[in-house]
Amino acid sequence: MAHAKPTVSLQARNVSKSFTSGDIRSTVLHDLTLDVRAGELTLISGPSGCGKSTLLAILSGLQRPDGGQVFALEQDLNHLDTRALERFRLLHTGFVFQGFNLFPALNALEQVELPLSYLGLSPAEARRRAMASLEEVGLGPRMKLRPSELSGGEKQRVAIARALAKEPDLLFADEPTSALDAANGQIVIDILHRIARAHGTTVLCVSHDPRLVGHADRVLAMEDGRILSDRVPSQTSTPTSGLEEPSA
Ligand SMILES: Nc1ncnc2c1ncn2[C@@H]1O[C@H](COP(=O)(O)OP(=O)(O)OP(=O)(O)O)[C@@H](O)[C@H]1O
Repeated sequence: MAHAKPTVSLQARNVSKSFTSGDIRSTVLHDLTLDVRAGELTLISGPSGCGKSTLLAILSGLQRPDGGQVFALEQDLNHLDTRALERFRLLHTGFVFQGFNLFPALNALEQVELPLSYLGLSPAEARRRAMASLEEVGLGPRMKLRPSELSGGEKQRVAIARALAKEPDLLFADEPTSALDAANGQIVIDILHRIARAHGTTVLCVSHDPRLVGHADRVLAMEDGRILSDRVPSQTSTPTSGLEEPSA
């Protein structure tokens, strides 16, 4: 079967970021250049503190880099003011975090419906989308349950359904399996993979969980704010390809 060339949906060009704590200034991202493609689950792996979450926050427009450029869906995020950036995130991005971030008083269906109201959808359309997303993550029969009645894996699936219902082009997941046991972690990563394939979504996941490596389409290994390797796990390790080259 012929495959169309994958679209590059996220680009970092010579991105750098430092933080100051007291008198100490530490560089967390060093002149980092990277392309991420649509329709793939890309995993950024690496030890704690190497800069994974900072990179995800910059690529998703949650944080601004000190230097360099980020293009998301061909928009230069540096050119968007705070309001435009918020709107960009509302329209095009979904987020999944380690801690689920669910409201204790809402059932699964209400959790997923809530953010859809900010998109201006009618209540009927919001309900339709929320139900479809919950079905897609296998929670159709449990959509009336509250977080206290759901397992950790199910809570994370609600969080994924909430992100998915927005139909985002870009889905960012920060340590989505860290709080889960092996079986539930596996289910979550399979769902993220399926979303990338089925919807053509760009799924960018950061994790130091080595169990995820074999399930990603592509694995970028990070250390000390740099990307050390870029490989496709099902194939033999390939050298970094053009990662550190400046933009054309
Ligand atoms: N807002 C901030 N202010 C000061 N330092 C920060 C800030 N955010 C991150 N850092 C520092 O930047 C470094 C990288 O943090 P980051 O969270 O990106 O790493 P990580 O690879 O995601 O780690 P983990 O796997 O533990 O989540 C750490 O040393 C962290 O303490």
